[in-house]
Amino acid sequence: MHNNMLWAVVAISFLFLVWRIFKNRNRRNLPPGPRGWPIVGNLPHVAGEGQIWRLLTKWKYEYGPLTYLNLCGQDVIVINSRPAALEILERRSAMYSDRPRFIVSEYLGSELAMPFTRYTKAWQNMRRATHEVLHNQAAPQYHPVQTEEAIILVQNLLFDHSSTLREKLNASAATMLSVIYGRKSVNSSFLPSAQVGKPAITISEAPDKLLITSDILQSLANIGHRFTSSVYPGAYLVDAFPILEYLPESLAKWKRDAVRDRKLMGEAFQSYYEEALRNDDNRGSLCARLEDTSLGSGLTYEEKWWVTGVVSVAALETTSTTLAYFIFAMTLYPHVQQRAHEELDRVIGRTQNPMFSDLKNLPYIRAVVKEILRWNPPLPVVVPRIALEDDWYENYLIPKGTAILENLWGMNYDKDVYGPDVDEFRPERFLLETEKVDEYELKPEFENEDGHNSYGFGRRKCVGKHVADNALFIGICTILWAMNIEPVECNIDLARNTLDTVNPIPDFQCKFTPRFEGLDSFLQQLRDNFEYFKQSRD
Ligand code: HEM
Repeated sequence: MHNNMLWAVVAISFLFLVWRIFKNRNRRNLPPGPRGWPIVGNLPHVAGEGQIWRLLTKWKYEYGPLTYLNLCGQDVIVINSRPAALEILERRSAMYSDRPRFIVSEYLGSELAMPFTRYTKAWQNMRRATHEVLHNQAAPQYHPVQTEEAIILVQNLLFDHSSTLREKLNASAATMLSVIYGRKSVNSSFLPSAQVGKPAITISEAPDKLLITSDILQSLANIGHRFTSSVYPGAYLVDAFPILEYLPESLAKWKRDAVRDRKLMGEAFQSYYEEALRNDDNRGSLCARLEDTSLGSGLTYEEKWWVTGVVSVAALETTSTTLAYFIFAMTLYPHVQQRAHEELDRVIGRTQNPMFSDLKNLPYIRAVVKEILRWNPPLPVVVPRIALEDDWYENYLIPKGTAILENLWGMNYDKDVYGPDVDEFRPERFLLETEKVDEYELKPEFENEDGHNSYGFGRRKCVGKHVADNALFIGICTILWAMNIEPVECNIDLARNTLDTVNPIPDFQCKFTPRFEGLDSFLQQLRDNFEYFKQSRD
């Protein structure tokens, strides 16, 4: 019985392929791209290719702003340049805000997981609710908690030897969790202190079975990877041959795993949400606001716990990966660290800690934040969009149904924009030359512009970007103010293989030493008086 079904599926898959290939004939004016194989097209080029963004960027220099790929008959167009992304994804966003159907991701629950959701009413409601608490004007309300978290991070980096660097960075990036779930929930019940010392699971070690543990941070990171690796080009045969979806679960391991993992994720998100509602006496958390106010109107109960869970996932690893790359950059570029130290000594001194009100006076640090997001974006490529209509860009056809892949890495490494030294970490590219030695000025065009492409484009652009920028600014500033960072082990393979859309953190070791006497007691004093931040210069 199973054999007959298998043969039927193979036969239908073949017919489906022939139809797709036939459909592709006679279509001229597609953008250029590498020549594909018969039937499977460019699938062999990309399947199993770790860090696909490096390959896409190599192609960018051969084919230009758009590269055409054919993955088993599925049209894919890679956007490699910022002007093309602005024109297609921003100016024509109504046509390019939907995501293609990824079958495994759908079984995992993508219709509830905001970054992966189709362009539906449910997505609109989720976007509205999250925008409301994360937009530009809303973001400063988190300054106090972000400043406190930066102090805690610095204290942990310098004086806590019981946990790994990754655990410390994750714990710090969890600031958003206290906003989403409320500080009491985050501190008292399911959060990390109890887990300190437990080794982090890296991508390569990630278990087959999605692991949800009592450590919420680790669980959220695992959930993130489960989704991001499910949409990696070529990850699952069923996405190339959709007919395979109809195989019964007994013949389709991917389906059994996805159904099981969706249930695990849903249960975890629901328990975090309900725990937060029980613990949040002040009703200030996002969970409480979704329950108590009009913010949650339009969202079902299930959508509320998924949106809070998924925004936590989206916030966590992106921010901690960026901080890890920042520390890594400091080990490689000591002169950048030295310039940053000089700026901090001049503007802040050593008797007070950095605050958000110092931002305007710290152009060099602001340039470091921009450069770190340019140099190693946590998401070098993002979940694709889909073209809802036939369209044209310059003289190229973008056929309806094409998957559009944003190569953010390729845009950040554009030599025409950033100069020939794109591989170098050089904050000065965002700064003006000034008369005064050691004093810097941000180029005016970057006062309000990111200067990189790492938050994406159009209606699906990162909804947490303002909060992320703030967390990175105060985190980076406080780390640099407090410590020297030196390399210990620097034998690094930056192009390490990964079949994931998240940029893997290099395996490096470094040493942190305090920059001035008495720092430990100063930090402790600040911690003891955290109330201070609430009435501070912010
Ligand atoms: C360094 C930090 C971060 C980076 C580089 C980053 C980058 C991105 C990118 C590239 C996308 C996809 C955009 C697209 O499809 O064009 C995205 C989506 C998203 N991000 Fe972020 N992100 C960061 C931090 C955060 C934070 C802190 C939050 C929440 C507080 C967040 C929440 C989200 C959500 C919910 C989406 C899905 C948006 C949608 O589909 O409508 N991100 N982010």
